[in-house]
Amino acid sequence: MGDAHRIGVVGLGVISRAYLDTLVGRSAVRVTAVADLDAARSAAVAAELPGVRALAVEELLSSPDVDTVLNLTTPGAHAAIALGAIGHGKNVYGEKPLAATLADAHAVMAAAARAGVGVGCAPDTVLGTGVQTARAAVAAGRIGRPLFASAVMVTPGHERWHPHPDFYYAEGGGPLLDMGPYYLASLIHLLGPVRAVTGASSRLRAERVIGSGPRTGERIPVEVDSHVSGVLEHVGGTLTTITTSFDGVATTASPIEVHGEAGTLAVPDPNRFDGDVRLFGLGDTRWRTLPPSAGYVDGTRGVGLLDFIAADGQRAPRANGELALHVLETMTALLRSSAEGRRIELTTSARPPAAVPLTAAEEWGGQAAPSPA
Ligand SMILES: NC(=O)C1=CN([C@@H]2O[C@H](COP(=O)(O)OP(=O)(O)OC[C@H]3O[C@@H](n4cnc5c(N)ncnc54)[C@H](OP(=O)(O)O)[C@@H]3O)[C@@H](O)[C@H]2O)C=CC1
Ligand SMILES: O=C1CO[C@H](CO)[C@@H](O)[C@@H]1O
Repeated sequence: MGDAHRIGVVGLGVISRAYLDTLVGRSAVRVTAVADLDAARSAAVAAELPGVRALAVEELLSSPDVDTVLNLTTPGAHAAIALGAIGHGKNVYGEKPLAATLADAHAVMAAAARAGVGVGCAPDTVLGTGVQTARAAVAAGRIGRPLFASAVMVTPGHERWHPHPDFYYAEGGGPLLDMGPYYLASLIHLLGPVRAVTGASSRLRAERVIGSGPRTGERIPVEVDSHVSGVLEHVGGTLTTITTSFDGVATTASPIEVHGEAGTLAVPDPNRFDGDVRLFGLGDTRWRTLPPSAGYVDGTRGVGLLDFIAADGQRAPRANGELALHVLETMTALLRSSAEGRRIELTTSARPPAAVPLTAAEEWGGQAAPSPA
């Protein structure tokens, strides 16, 4: 590889730390600039990182020293930052969701296509061994034709994670918009795109008490749905049930379970990069653990960005904008279905997102796929 790929980071909150830990010190990439609404925050981050400049947001978006903008702002700002970066001919890789609304997400993708730049979007846990091993097993026919699947993701006290009001999604759909992308991106990788959905949501709590941080103890009204459930119909006919909720007592992420004609696969924690996969096949008397693929287990956030840079416009990155757009279409349809009380067919997905598998060499370290242990 030639010169290091230059990255400008916009949005220096909680998750930026994990990204900077992944990026700093790698030869293939170089963080050249950081920016935040809070100039003191960007100055403090830049002061810790030799060679990194603190810039105003607009300066960073137009800086000749930036090839790709890493967009770690709050969801309501995602589209504006992405459009700003694209307007200056930069690639953009951002945190989920791709945008706060489907219309904004389409605008981002259309602008990128016109400008000839790339769009990547988290979650990048789809690159972890859990999802990749399961995807390879499904593709290899280990469970036969997939029939149905399930996934649940719960977090209590959402305000503990995100005191920022932008995360309350006043229009509704909070837990789905916040956590849905993890499961949906994984499920689409495993089972293909979604053609129709049926959704339901409820708002059972009137207020919450902030559990940590500077606003601890403050009572705030709930402005989001407490939980959102739904049934997804994948193009191949597989049905998936999902639930996302802010109303659990414990933070839990259920396994993704995929039941096929010839077996059941469980991905115990698809939101971990190093999760393993269990298989119960026809004739088996116990669960077996599949050897993990040797995929992109870097163990932390940012591997999707590294893959995006490695793809270099020559192939679709695994955490790509089309996949994120389809995830947002699916979430938007679930919320509309819930509001309108009817099944919704997705009409805007002109083509399936590119769920690009790792190559055999990446998955299995260049060897033939191993049998279950
Ligand atoms: N926290 C988590 O556990 C995870 C978060 N994510 C995702 O990462 C993204 C960021 O989340 P998180 O780090 O928690 O959020 P934070 O609220 O901690 O940080 C967001 C930062 O972006 C800044 N910001 C907001 N709008 C702009 C703008 N227009 N220009 C420049 N900076 C801006 C905020 O400034 P200010 O505070 O002044 O508004 C803040 O410093 C979200 O998309 C979220 O979904 C993903 C995985 C985990
Ligand atoms: O992405 C994230 C990680 O999970 C949290 C919930 O457990 C989310 O709130 C957060 O946005």
